[in-house]
Amino acid sequence: MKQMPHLDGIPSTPGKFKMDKSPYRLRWNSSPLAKLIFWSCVFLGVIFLFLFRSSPSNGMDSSTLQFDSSRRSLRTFSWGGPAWEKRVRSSARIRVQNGISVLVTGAAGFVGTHVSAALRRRGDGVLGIDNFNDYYDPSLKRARQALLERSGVFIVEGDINDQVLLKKLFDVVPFTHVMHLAAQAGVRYAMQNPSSYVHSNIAGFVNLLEVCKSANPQPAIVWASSSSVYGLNSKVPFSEKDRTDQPASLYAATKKAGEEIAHTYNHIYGLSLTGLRFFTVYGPWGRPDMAYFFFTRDILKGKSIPIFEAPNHGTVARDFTYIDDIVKGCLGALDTAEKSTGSGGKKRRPAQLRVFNLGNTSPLPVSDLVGILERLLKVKAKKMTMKLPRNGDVQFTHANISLAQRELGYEPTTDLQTGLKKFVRWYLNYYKSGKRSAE
Ligand SMILES: O=C(O)[C@H]1O[C@H](OP(=O)(O)OP(=O)(O)OC[C@H]2O[C@@H](n3ccc(=O)[nH]c3=O)[C@H](O)[C@@H]2O)[C@H](O)[C@@H](O)[C@H]1O
Repeated sequence: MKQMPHLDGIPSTPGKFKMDKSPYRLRWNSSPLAKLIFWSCVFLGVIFLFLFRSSPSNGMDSSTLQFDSSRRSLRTFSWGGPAWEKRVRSSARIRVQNGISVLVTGAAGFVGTHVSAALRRRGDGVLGIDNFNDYYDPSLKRARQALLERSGVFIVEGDINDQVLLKKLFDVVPFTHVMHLAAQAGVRYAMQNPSSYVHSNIAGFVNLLEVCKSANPQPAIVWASSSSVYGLNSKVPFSEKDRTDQPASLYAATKKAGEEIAHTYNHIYGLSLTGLRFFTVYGPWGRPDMAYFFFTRDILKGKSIPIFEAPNHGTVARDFTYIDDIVKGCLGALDTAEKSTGSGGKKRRPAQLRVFNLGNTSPLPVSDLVGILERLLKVKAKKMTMKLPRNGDVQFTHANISLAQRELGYEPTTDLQTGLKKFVRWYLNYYKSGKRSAE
């Protein structure tokens, strides 16, 4: 066999590289110019690599790169190709008469998973999209994804800021509805990472609406707003007619901005838009950043839990709402959503624009939440009373749900004791093997 001597000198692993034997060593040491050229090449190479990897997708590419400001990391998503399109079509296929075909954003999230599963159970077509970011333990999102996959729901990995991907999804499937649940959640985290709220809740929402307005047919959109838009209001219960111009957190401000943005897209392009103001949603497969979840974890670990108290020993209370009730509200909103009225990016006539409170109408103090958890877990909590932080928390929330009752047939039926019992049962089962740990 012909020898290839020029290859022999190339080390097979870096560990075998012997600098002393390098024929370049002498010249390297002796010439500062060579040094300069070498490092310039390395530098240019790094720049070239970065630009090459960041070049925008041309619409035909099967992968896109996103800069996720919330995570400060580069994330690569792969999509496209005949097999991928087949999965997308199959997941979004309607299986019943008069069914709907729904794109669910944030499908690996808490509410997204439950809504996707419920739609699928009814025989509706469901396709999910989620960027699987690491705001909280991504393995929980992966477990939710696995759950949905078992029932035939495919979650596309991608970001709602990726216009090329969203357009592609609408090219492949003529979605009748979008259930928009992808968001940066959490009221306190907004002080740590404000740009992630702008990125997901404002830029991402606008990007989605841009794609929806140009889609043919335009879908009807139902999306998650928040009880936090009531901000510092003191009149209870909160009604949709009340002012929402004094948000207490950037999270609340971005959700309020979303409501105004919805108005604009409805007004200009005839998109049918329904905003749902969720009130502290809890339940199985929930979010580990929420109090009921990490209180459970910390009580079991014997760690102390901070319980917030308003000035003058004032009670802090929430209108805790169980996930199954929220899901019913979401389906009610989808089922009563009228069609969008635009086409070719133009409004033909006025379209539906709605906003509803989805709460439980029976607020309870956080101390009651802790008491119920103690009884269910059979462990006494180490409580630490702390002043209500001034970084976004409000003292109480309380929903007036009469509008949702009338228009959506929304009727919450789960009290906090019953709902937490179901959550604790799930939690103990999910983390029981010791293989998983709640971070
Ligand atoms: O309805 C909403 O729109 C929002 O609901 C949720 O926010 P919140 O109602 O603030 O829920 P959550 O953090 O579970 O705190 C619950 C209670 O525990 C108190 N709380 C909290 C933390 C703590 O360490 N101690 C404490 O007493 C705290 O003061 C509060 O009274 C969602 O996270 C948010 O994304 C958004 O959807």
